[in-house]
Amino acid sequence: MDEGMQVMAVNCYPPCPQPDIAFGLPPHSDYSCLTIVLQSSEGLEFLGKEDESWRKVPNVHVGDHLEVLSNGIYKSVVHRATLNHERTRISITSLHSLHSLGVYVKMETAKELQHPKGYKESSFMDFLNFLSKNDIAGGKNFTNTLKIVK
Ligand SMILES: O=C(O)CCC(=O)C(=O)O
Ligand SMILES: [Fe+2]
Repeated sequence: MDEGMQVMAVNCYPPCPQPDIAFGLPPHSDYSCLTIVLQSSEGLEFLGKEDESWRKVPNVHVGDHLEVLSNGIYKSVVHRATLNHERTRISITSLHSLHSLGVYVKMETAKELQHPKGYKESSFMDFLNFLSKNDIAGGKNFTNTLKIVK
């Protein structure tokens, strides 16, 4: 990967009196190839594809870039951060992505020759525009906007 980008996010979630009706972070997928999360206590959960239930997340998960680069073979993981009423939770997230300014999805691989391209090209600016116009907490997903409908 040439000129990759790494973004670190540190999140601090104070105890919440009603963790059942609030989120630390609402369901979303990450603008990354791979994300690594270090957490001080449990709270990170991912949405299982088979039965749509929420499960504890392993510390590494796939982001939007890898879904597009693999032409949908690897799916980006929808995840959320839950809260608890006892203690402050801290997470340190390391998002490993393609470089920030250029077009990130250009698939000229053998895979593309075998399978028609399933996603449009896009850039970090496209992602920022998407963020400014859409409600992520309401379930909007950037990768879905890149899918080529056949
Ligand atoms: O705080 C967490 O457990 C999740 C953080 C996260 O999903 C993110 O920063 O994108
Ligand atoms: Fe995330």
